[in-house]
Amino acid sequence: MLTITVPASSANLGLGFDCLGLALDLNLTVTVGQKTTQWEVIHPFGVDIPADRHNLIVKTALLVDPEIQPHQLTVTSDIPLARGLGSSSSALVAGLALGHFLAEGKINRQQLLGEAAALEGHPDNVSPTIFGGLQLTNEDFHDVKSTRLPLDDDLIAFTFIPNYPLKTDEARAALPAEYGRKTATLQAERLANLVVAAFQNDLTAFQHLVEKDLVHEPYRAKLAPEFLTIRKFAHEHGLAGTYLSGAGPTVVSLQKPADAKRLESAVQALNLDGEIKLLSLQQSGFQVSGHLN
Ligand SMILES: Nc1ncnc2c1ncn2[C@@H]1O[C@H](COP(=O)(O)OP(=O)(O)OP(=O)(O)O)[C@@H](O)[C@H]1O
Ligand SMILES: N[C@@H](CCO)C(=O)O
Repeated sequence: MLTITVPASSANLGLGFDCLGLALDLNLTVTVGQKTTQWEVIHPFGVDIPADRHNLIVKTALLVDPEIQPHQLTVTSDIPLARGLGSSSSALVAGLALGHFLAEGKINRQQLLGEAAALEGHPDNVSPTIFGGLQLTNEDFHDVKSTRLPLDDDLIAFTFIPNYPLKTDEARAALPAEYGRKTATLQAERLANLVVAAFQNDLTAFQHLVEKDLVHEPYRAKLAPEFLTIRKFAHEHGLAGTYLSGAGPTVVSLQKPADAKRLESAVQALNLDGEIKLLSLQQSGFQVSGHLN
């Protein structure tokens, strides 16, 4: 059986709105079963998510080649939907990988990046999903390029996943249409320094700068009230590095393992409505294993 395994991703890291993203060790898997007359998708997401050719994974595969033969797909996932962990990008990348594999028997990651970025509308989730690690990606859909930024392998993501969804469209609608010169210049200066901190392996500067976004977090904080509660609480424990993951509502704090554990114990005591996970960073992007029946 052919299995496509695709990681979750956490976009923005504060300052890198629509251009920075990090792959995390939660996975969507798509196992390709027998050929069928109609597409059948066995998945765990409930009745709101289609189980036929209208399923996002199948629809995306059919964009590669509308003539590919229907198969039975079995989908499993520990990536929660609409929580800011890139579920839609993981599904798009799985669909494109499936489409190329069924149509051509091979997959080109660079080609997939351009296609997935154009479909998603911004490249920050799809890029780490395809290549793994921390990726800085440009917005030119005719020539999408992604660069891996070094990040301490030892870091883990303290992750708080609230018990309510927040659709990306809704969280984008909360943002201003335009920004002033002061905001633009400060954001550019800070993002440049965040990239330098990554290359210099300066974790203290990196964690400090992650919290300096002016473009989206100030407007989205009201949609995900746990975000500022957790950031403030982390500061009381001497920890920086906390940001709103993607469009929210998930909150991520990048920490050394001992500090992540400390934050986990402290946040557990707050009894917030949601789930805490300590996640490793995923370094290799999506994987394809096995073969077609
Ligand atoms: N495996 C999947 N199969 C089918 N549809 C999916 C799958 N994963 C995500 N989706 C669709 O994508 C929607 C979520 O997309 P949305 O962009 O709002 O959030 P997200 O990708 O989880 O978070 P973010 O983009 O902020 O990181 C789901 O409600 C569902 O319609
Ligand atoms: N950069 C995107 C990520 C969510 O898909 C946003 O913040 O809206």
